[in-house]
Amino acid sequence: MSTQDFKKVLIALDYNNEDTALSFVSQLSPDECRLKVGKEMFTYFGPQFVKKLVDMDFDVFLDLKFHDIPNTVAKAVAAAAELGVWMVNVHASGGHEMMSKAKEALTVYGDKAPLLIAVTVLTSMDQGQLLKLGIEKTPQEQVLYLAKLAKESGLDGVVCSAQEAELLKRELGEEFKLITPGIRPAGTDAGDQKRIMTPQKAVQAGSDYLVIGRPITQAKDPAAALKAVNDSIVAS
Ligand SMILES: O=c1ccn([C@@H]2O[C@H](COP(=O)(O)O)[C@@H](O)[C@H]2O)c(=O)[nH]1
Repeated sequence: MSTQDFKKVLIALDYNNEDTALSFVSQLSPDECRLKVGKEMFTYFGPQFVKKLVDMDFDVFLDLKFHDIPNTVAKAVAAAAELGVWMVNVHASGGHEMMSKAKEALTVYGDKAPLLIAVTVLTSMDQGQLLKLGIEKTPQEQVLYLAKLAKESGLDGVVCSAQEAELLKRELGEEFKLITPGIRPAGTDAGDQKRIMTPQKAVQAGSDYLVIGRPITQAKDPAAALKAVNDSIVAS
């Protein structure tokens, strides 16, 4: 069993209390998972919180989903690189120029540059919600469209649901990374997620990294919930 199998799990640290988050993190090893900091914790606790996790040797995915004019996004991803994060993301719908300028801004960091990933269609969205935005494609078609744009713009991969993983691996190749939230172990609550899949099926479909929040962080025993997910992945 390789530690890389375990490091497929990115735990979404969505807490409103830093001590609660750090107490959970203190039960984890950087060999068994990576950590994701999103808008809630970053807005409460800022770059200092991210730095604490980086200094504890965790690979940190800074999930701030930048979406702005190219110059602003390029500077924001460079600021993320300064924090020493492992991965950072932008919205693919920001367009080719925004994504390619962001990638270019990271070249000065050489092999220390974080992976740059584009969000395609949020996993909380289904066909009905896309229609309300005036998008007539299916979620699969829209994800593929935006993922091709992200690849053409030089990005390292995309955030999509595991339901699109097989298609994207076939169309865009093995090297293009697929980061999949909307992961739900059997019997857990989907909550606001619409395009979901179990950890084991997601890995079989081609997901490189599984983003998991509430099924682990809200479990009675979060460390045991992570272990169960890791065991199910290794068994797949
Ligand atoms: O399309 C997306 C992009 C990001 N997310 C983030 O992932 C986690 C999922 O948490 P759960 O509790 O497992 O639902 C959360 O931080 C989202 O902001 C996403 O769900 N979908």
